[in-house]
Amino acid sequence: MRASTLACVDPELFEHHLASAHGRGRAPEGGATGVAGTRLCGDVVRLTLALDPSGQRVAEVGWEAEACGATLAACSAVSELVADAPLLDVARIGAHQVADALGGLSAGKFHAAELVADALARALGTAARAAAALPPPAAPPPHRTLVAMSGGVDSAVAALLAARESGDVVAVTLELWADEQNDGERSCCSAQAVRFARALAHRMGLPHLTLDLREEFSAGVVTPFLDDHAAGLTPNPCVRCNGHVRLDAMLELADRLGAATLATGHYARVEPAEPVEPAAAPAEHAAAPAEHGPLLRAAADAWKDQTYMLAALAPASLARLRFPLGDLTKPQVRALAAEAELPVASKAESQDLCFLAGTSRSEFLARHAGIAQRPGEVVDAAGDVIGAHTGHHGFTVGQRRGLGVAAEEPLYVLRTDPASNRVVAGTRAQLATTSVPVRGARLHRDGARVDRVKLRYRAKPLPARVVGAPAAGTHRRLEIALEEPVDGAAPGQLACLMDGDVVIGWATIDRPAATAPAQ
Ligand SMILES: Nc1ncnc2c1ncn2[C@@H]1O[C@H](COP(=O)(O)OP(=O)(O)OP(=O)(O)O)[C@@H](O)[C@H]1O
Repeated sequence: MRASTLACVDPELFEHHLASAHGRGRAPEGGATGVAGTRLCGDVVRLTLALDPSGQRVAEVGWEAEACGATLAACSAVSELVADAPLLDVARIGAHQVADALGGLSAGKFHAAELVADALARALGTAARAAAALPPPAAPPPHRTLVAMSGGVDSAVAALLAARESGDVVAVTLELWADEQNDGERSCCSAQAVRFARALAHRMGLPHLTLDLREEFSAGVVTPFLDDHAAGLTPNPCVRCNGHVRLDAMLELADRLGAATLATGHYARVEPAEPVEPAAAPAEHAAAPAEHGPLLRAAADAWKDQTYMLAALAPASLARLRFPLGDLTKPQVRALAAEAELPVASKAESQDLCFLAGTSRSEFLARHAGIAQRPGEVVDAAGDVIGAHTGHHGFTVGQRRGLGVAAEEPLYVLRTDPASNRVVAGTRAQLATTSVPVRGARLHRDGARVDRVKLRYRAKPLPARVVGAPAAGTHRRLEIALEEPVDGAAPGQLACLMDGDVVIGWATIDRPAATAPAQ
């Protein structure tokens, strides 16, 4: 017996694939390539797959590999398996199906099936994404829902509920970030996380697609995050990610698959669109009219509510979104997962920004933007030096810890000045304000309706109004007047503008005019 056959359960089938190498050396023209493995780990697979002109079926497949016999045989088996298969059948193929196609693989060689399944999933996701430019299916399935699955308990239960409701669910996971320094196990957007989500979707009986959005995420989320830190602002990367990266790509894919709706595991609700109001006279300074459509409403579980993170979504996107968890509490979600015997029922919550997993913010800034320690002065409101710090980018307005200045009263960060690398500190009374300037405001309804504002993700909404009661539309600058003073508002953060528990607009907190650095 040859050494390679020890890896398999069906030596004959294994030998057949090893010898025939079905699809080897072919790279279908216009196809999408998925790569898995690295030379460093010994095995690299490049699998290329082309869809037919409808974008619904595999037309051709080919591969190249520098790998062990088990991996070469698995590539051949997969080539045979997916040739001429419908897109969503291929989306049901994971490592177990690859191993089955070879008649089984020993535990020691199962990695071959995982590697080839990874390459296949990458190729399939890229092909499906490219096909998003094609017209949607002529006869779209009536109740299809695309579900955004991160591999956590929330999106797994969202998929479960969507499947119970529509019976026709396709799962998608986004690969957003790869950083060798990261702890891939703890991140919801690494290659490991994608593989975990795929296995979970398959276990739930759902076809699964992977979209590689690493470039878009880097340009649209990580770069602005780094730039904002360098500019002394406190960014909201999750708002950007939800608003501009994740959902746009997933809605395009939903179109391609003929899915009318996209469900996610966010805790939020949708308030149906009101009847269209008669066109009002355009507001002074309003650059564009408001978009009509549904609005976001706070989730039933106030502690889990994620409307702040979703506030920048356009009403047109919201019209296609479903939040199956919006009326549930987290314990109810976990109970549903346990009842359905989902292996993620007690999986821990994701804690920090997904791309930081296992890395501190300061290490990340140093590694990716060269924003290293830069000693500077801590000054009081009068400009007198009262201490020292290691870089303004490590501070945010309202921060108390880490100032390292001994004083009679606790001191807080009042503002930071990136130009002079100074951090201005003062007492809580000096920090308190009832006026918050905002820029880039987008009001979906008249500003007079705003009666509450949320200034941080985990903060309570505060009674407030928008000065001048501006009309619906976009506004370069506005001022929010709070009923009670707040302990500072951090420039760069989102201000979520609410009418009761409905989000009717959003804006970015600005620096007070007198403290804005010269442009
Ligand atoms: N990488 C991803 N791919 C696809 N969908 C994602 C991804 N990351 C997040 N989502 C979607 O966005 C929702 C909210 O994401 P968030 O990062 O807040 O995760 P979460 O609250 O930890 O949820 P989960 O328990 O599902 O991981 C998820 O429930 C999921 O529907």
